[in-house]
This record gives sequence, structure tokens and C-alpha cells, in this order.
Amino acid sequence: MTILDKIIATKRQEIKHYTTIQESKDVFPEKPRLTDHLRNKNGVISEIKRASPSKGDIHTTVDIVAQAKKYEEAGAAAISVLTDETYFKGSIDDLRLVAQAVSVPVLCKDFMISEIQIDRAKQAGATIILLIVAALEKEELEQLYRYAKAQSLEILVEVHDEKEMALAVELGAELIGVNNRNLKTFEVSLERTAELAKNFPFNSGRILISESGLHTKEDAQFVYGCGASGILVGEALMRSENPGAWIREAIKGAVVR
Ligand SMILES: O=C(O)c1ccccc1NCC(=O)[C@H](O)[C@H](O)COP(=O)(O)O
Repeated sequence: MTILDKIIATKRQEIKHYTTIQESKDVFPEKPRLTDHLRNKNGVISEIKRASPSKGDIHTTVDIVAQAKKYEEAGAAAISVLTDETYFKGSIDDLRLVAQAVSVPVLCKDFMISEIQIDRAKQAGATIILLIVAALEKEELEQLYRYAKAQSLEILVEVHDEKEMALAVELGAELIGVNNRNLKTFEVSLERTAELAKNFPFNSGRILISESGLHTKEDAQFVYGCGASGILVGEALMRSENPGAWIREAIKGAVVR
């Protein structure tokens, strides 16, 4: 059983207890679309990540609102919030607090297998959701993609290999994320982005995002050089004493499209 299988099995149990709020009084600042940002310039999707299966605790006591504001002030293209409780020590309330505090797009980073999770993400202020091809049957992927689109959410479709990439393209995904982390071994290689970028359909308006394992501005430059318009960075920002400087360095010299 891979870690992804384990996370999904836990998620199936957890969602049985999920409920949605019928009438939310939460107010969220208006947010632009990540797709529009990344069509014009490279960007950093900056993540709130307290802990992870591969690294254990990363920064559990973080003030998530202060951290999110640092990301926004530094020019983050979007903020990703890990909402999984069991494996990442996040929560849907983390997402809500961040979405109330910032005016950049907010990604609900979770393991989506059901429409109720998409409803909860939207109610907590997310403007983007993640769909992981490896976690879903083709029909489930199509159904959740259609459902999220109908809610006017942006959808980041995550892939690990050529086969999954073909499915993401067939689905019509505009934002396609290549995860550099092997979810079986936890091994990280930016070469995965380089490999999958070779046949990426850039000319059909798709946007490539490189996810995981980016630690330095050289890492960022490497994947931007492969054609990625965006990078998704968690651990490096959560461990950094100056995440704002990290983001500014990463976007310095980024390509204006
Ligand atoms: O981070 C993990 O250990 C992990 C394990 C299993 C499934 C997903 C996992 N991470 C989720 C992510 O996609 C990352 O948080 C994100 O890409 C940022 O990665 P990093 O910059 O390496 O923290």
C-alpha cells in the first residue's frame, strides 16, 4: 500500500462525517484568477504546510495568517493551504482564516475524492482545488472536474507521469501540476518536470506548474527554464526565516510572457 493509498483510505472514512454549512456568513476578499496571473508571468504558489508524511513536523506552531500575509506581500501568485488533518496537521479552518486574510487566489490542498470536499473548500474561501490523477478513477476525475468547474473554481490537476498527463490533457485541464515527489518512495527529482515538459502541450494554452522539492532559487530557475509557469513550494518556505525574500528571489528574473 502506498502512502497515497493510505491517505485516500483515511479520507474515505473522514468524509462520512463531513457536513457543509447551508448559509455561511464568512466574508472573503475578491480574488483574481491564478490562470490569468500565470499566463502573464511566472509565479510562486506558496504553501502553508505544518507537517507531512515524508518530513514529519515542519512548523506546527506557525501563525498561518501572518505567514500567508508574508507570502502575499512578497508577490506570491497564490497561497496553497494543506487542509488534511491526519497526515499534514492542517484544517479547513486554516483555509478559511487564510482566505479571509488575503486577496490572492487560495488553493485548497487536499485529497479530493468527493463533491462534499469541494463544497467545503468553496465555503471556506478556496478559489482553486487540487485533483490528483493518481488518486482517482477516470470517471471520478471527470465528475469532480466538471463539478468544480460548475462552481467557478479553478482546478489544478496533478500528474506524475506521461499517462496521467495524457488524462489531464484529455480532461481539458488548463493548470497541470507535475509532482516531483514520488509518492511511493518519497524520492524527489526535478528531472520529472524536465521529462514531462518535453511533450507538454504549451501551444494549446495549458499552464505547467512544478510541484514539490524546490528549495533554492536555482531550483526555481531550473523548472522555469523547462517551461513551468509556476512552482508550488511548501517546506522551503515553512522552514525559511524569511519566506518573503525566498519568494522575491524565486520570481526575480522570472520570464514575463
Ligand atoms: O509532502 C509530502 O510528504 C506528501 C506526501 C504524500 C502526498 C503528498 C505530499 N505532499 C503534498 C504536496 O503536494 C506538497 O506539499 C507540495 O507539493 C509542496 O512540496 P514541498 O515544497 O516539497 O514541501
